[in-house]
Amino acid sequence: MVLVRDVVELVEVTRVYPGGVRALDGVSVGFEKGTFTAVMGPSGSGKSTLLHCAAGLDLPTGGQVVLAGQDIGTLREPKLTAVRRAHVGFVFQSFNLVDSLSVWDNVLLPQRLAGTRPDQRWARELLERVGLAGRERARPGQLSGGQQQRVALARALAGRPEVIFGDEPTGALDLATGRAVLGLLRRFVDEVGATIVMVTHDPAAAAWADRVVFLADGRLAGELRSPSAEQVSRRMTELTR
Ligand SMILES: Nc1ncnc2c1ncn2[C@@H]1O[C@H](COP(=O)(O)OP(=O)(O)OP(=O)(O)O)[C@@H](O)[C@H]1O
Repeated sequence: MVLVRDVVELVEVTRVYPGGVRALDGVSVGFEKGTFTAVMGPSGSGKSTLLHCAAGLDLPTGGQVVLAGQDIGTLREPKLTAVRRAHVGFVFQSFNLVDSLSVWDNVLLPQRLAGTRPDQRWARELLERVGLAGRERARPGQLSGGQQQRVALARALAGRPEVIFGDEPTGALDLATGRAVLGLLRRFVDEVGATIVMVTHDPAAAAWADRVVFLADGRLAGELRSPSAEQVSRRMTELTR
């Protein structure tokens, strides 16, 4: 028997915002270790809310989020932050690097904040893998957008998190640069067993994933395995009709 392990599992998750918007409405979905998942859906379908709840940046108003074996819905600050720092990496559309710190210090920052000893050998290997060996002393402002996102990727992986969440990680990049970043995400899944969950609007980006999960009106609206960009586009057209 093959033992499948979800590193993040949402069970009947509901998120009602103050004012009554039901952004998520009973969503149950798991993300398996060593896989790359894209989350897609029309604007307002709940993608960011799902990502934020799964990552412990927001708490559901109903249901459970199990991250690294813990029901994080029962945690409060500062424990929630501690769990997030220990188990989750992030890559954002806007890179979110600290401009006053070097590339090297940016990569090690999450571990320093978490109070764990940074694994410098791993950090060096990551910078090599993303093609930035030798740029450790540069400041983010001296790098291109694609290079900055590659630093953010190394930073997300440096603490060997259980899962990396990406919020439109290629949204601010041109086509070729975005493709290079997606290729790196794919390789980190295939070569080092990373688990990645990425929200995107771009069917071509989603096609790099093993699985695309669709949302519509805060509910799951099916999924595709090993999809082509065309299949993803077709499904999106159906959902927005
Ligand atoms: N802080 C908030 N307070 C109230 N309503 C919110 C809040 N954040 C999001 N919403 C609402 O919840 C619903 C889902 O929003 P969410 O941002 O998760 O969707 P999305 O699929 O990520 O959208 P987009 O593709 O446009 O980024 C929308 O109706 C949105 O207006």
